[in-house]
Amino acid sequence: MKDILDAIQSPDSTSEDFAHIKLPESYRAVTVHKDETEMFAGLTTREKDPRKSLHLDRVPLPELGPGEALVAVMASSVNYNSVWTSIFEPLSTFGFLERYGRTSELAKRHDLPYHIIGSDLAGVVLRTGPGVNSWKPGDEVVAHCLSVELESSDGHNDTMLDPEQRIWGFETNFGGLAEIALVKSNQLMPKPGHLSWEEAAAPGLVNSTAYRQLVSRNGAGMKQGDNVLIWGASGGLGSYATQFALAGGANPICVVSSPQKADICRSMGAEAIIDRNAEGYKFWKDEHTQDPKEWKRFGKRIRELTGGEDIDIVFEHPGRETFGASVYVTRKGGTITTCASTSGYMHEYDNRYLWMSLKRIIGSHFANYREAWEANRLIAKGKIHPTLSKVYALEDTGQAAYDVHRNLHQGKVGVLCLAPEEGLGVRDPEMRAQHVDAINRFRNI
Ligand SMILES: C/C=C/C(=O)SCCNC(=O)CCNC(=O)[C@H](O)C(C)(C)COP(=O)(O)OP(=O)(O)OC[C@H]1O[C@@H](n2cnc3c(N)ncnc32)[C@H](O)[C@@H]1OP(=O)(O)O
Ligand SMILES: NC(=O)C1=CN([C@@H]2O[C@H](COP(=O)(O)OP(=O)(O)OC[C@H]3O[C@@H](n4cnc5c(N)ncnc54)[C@H](OP(=O)(O)O)[C@@H]3O)[C@@H](O)[C@H]2O)C=CC1
Repeated sequence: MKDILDAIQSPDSTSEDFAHIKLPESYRAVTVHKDETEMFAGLTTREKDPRKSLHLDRVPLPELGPGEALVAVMASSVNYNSVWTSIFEPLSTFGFLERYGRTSELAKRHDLPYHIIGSDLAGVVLRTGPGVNSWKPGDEVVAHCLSVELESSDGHNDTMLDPEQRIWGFETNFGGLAEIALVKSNQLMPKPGHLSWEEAAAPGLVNSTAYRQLVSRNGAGMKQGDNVLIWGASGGLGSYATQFALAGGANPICVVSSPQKADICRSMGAEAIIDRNAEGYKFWKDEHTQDPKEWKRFGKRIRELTGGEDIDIVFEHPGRETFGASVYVTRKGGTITTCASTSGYMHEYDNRYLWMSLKRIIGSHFANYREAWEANRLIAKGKIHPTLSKVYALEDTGQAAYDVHRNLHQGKVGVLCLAPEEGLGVRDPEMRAQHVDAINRFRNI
C-alpha cells in the first residue's frame, strides 16, 4: 500500500508507473458482518449504534472483471445509506448481495459473509479490466454510485430504469469506505482539480441525487423563480438542493432545526429560513393522528416568507413525519419530489389536497449516468461546492456514521482512506483560491 501512496503523492509518477505497481493481496475496509445482522434485535432505530456493527477488516483484493476498475481510495464520505446498512434497516443488505450474486458467475464475487460499504470515493485508478479504454492507471477520479448492467432495453433511455440497477457500496460489495474499491468503469468521472481528496469525495451521491430530484426533467424540473421548500436544508441532500435552487434562480425556503444550521443556510445565500425546532411544529398529535392545524400554521409561515406565495416544489426526504405537511403547503399544480423516508416509509397525507389542486408526487432515486456526470461537472466548474464539515480517519467510520444517524453533523462528513492527512490532492490552486470561502463554508461548525 505504501508504494501506491508514494506513487500518488509523487508529481513525477506516470501511468506506466501505476500500471507496474504490484497490488497488495489484501487491504483495509469498513464492513458489516453477515453473522451480526440480528445484533440490534429488539432495539429502537435510535438505539442501534453503527459503532458496534461497523468493523475495520483486512479483506482480500477482489478479482477484476471486464469493464471494471480497481481504484486506490484516498477519501470517501458517509452517506445515510451506510447508516441504514449499519443498523440493518429497513432490511439487511446481505439480501441484496445474495440476489446480485445469483445473476452471473462474476457477480458471485459480491455475495460474501462481509459487506464492504461506502458509495463515494475520490482516488486514483490502479487497474482497468478488459474493454476499458477511457480510463487508465494513474487517472485521478471520483466515482458515482450507479451500478447497472444495461443488458435490458428498459434502462437505455434513463439508466436508473435498468432492471439490474444497484447502488454501489449498498446493493453491491467492494464499496468506497476502504483503501481500494472495485467499480464499473462507467462510474468514473474526473476528480475536480481545485478540491482536496476529501472535498472531492463529499458531494458525489447527494449532489447527484439532489440534481435529479430537483433540477432534472426526470425530477421536479425546477425553473427560475420557483419557491422550493427544502427539508434538512443544511444536511447532506439539502445542502446541495439549496445551492441548486440559488444557482438556478429559484427561491429556497430552507427548513432546519437549529440557529447554527440557519446560519449555514444564510451563508449559502438563502434568506427564507424556518427553524422547525424553534417554531415547534408538531405535524402528528400522536403516533397515528396528524394535525392539519399544524400544516396550516406551517403554510402561513411559508406565505410570510414568500410574500403570500405557496410552494412550487417540495424537496422531500424526511418522509412520514413531514409528508402530510409537504402535500398541504404545495401550490395548485405544484410538485412534491421524494427520494427517501428517514422518519418512516408508510406516509399519510390528505389526498383531497393532492387531486383537487392537481399536485404531483414524483419518486426520485439517485441519478442516471448523465445526471451524475452533469452534477459532477457543476462541482468541477465551481458552480456548486462541497459541503464538508468534518473529516474522520477510516478506523473512526463507526463514529462518523453515528454522528449522521443522530443528526449531530452538518452537510457532509468525510473519511480519509489512504490520504494521510487533509488538504492533499489539489491540482488547481488558482481556481481553488477563487472559491475557497465557499468550499470551507461548512468546515468546523
Ligand atoms: C443512493 C442512495 C440511496 C439511499 O440512501 S435510499 C435509502 C436506503 N434504501 C432503502 O431504504 C431501500 C431498501 N430496499 C428495500 O426496502 C427493498 O429493496 C424494496 C422495498 C425497495 C424492494 O423490496 P424487495 O422485496 O427487495 O423487492 P420486490 O420487488 O418487492 O420483490 C420481491 C418479490 O415480489 C415480486 N414482485 C415485485 N413486484 C410485484 C408485483 N407488482 N406483483 C407481484 N409480484 C411482484 C418480485 O418479483 C419478487 O419475487 P421473487 O421473490 O419471487 O423474486
Ligand atoms: N434515494 C436516493 O437516491 C437517496 C436517498 N437518500 C436518503 O435521504 C435521507 C436523507 O439523506 P441525507 O440528506 O444525506 O441525510 P442527512 O442526515 O445529512 O440530512 C437530512 C436532514 O433532514 C432533516 N431531518 C431529519 N429527520 C427529520 C424529520 N423527522 N423532520 C424534518 N427534518 C428531518 C435533518 O435536518 P434538520 O434537523 O436541520 O431539520 C437532517 O439533517 C436518508 O434517508 C437517505 O438514505 C439520500 C441520498 C440519496
